[in-house]
Amino acid sequence: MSHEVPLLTARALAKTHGRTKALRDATIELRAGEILAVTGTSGSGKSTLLHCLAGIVRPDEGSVVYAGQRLDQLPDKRLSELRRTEFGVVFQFGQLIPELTAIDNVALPLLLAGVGRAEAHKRAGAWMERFGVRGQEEQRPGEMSGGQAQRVSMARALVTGPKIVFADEPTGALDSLASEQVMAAMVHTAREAGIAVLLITHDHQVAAYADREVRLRDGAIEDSVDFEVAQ
Ligand SMILES: Nc1ncnc2c1ncn2[C@@H]1O[C@H](COP(=O)(O)OP(=O)(O)OP(=O)(O)O)[C@@H](O)[C@H]1O
Repeated sequence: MSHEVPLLTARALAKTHGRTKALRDATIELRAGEILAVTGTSGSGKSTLLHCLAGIVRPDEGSVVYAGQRLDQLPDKRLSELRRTEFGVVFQFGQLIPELTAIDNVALPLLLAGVGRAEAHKRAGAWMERFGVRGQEEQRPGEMSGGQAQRVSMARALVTGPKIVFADEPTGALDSLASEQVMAAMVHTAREAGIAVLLITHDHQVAAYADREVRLRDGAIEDSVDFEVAQ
């Protein structure tokens, strides 16, 4: 499959936290529908890069262009609207709302967007099915395994039909079997839906699920590898 169209392009990003230069001159491109892994040692700037690309923080220098718009220059209101509609985010610990059932967690972004409850639950149920957690609808996050909770988080990230999912160490808290199952579900579903995934990981087995890997070192892109094997 070819993924030639750039969807998100960041050039020469720099970001300093206090006295730490988390990013310096980081240039990266995410193509439509591609699964891109960003790897690097702890502290190399992976999360900071994801936050800049997803419009969660603004870089000090450089540009982030998504679908022809400068994200780094968008007013806050436009930026949060765009994040809500175009981007999905998954973190290491799913960050599900503990008081809500799984189906309510998944349906929440739709409810917040004004979709009626019955329709929101119908769509949420379909995404739970795709992630293999149908049957867990009424469980609360504390009653699920880590792998199930991450699948629910992914269903929640995809329920609004984003163009890009940003996943920051989505399997970081899972054992290797659960990690493989969650990655396989994520990659399969993203490919089927044509969604691009920017996947942060320090685990090379997890990175191997991607089409391409870029390595960060001291806040800059060190290396880029294209995986030839189609998955
Ligand atoms: N909010 C912050 N305040 C101060 N320093 C920060 C902040 N966020 C990140 N840093 C520092 O910036 C550098 C890059 O951090 P970042 O979290 O982006 O790296 P990472 O590659 O994601 O690391 P890890 O794999 O450990 O999560 C580190 O030295 C970190 O300590």
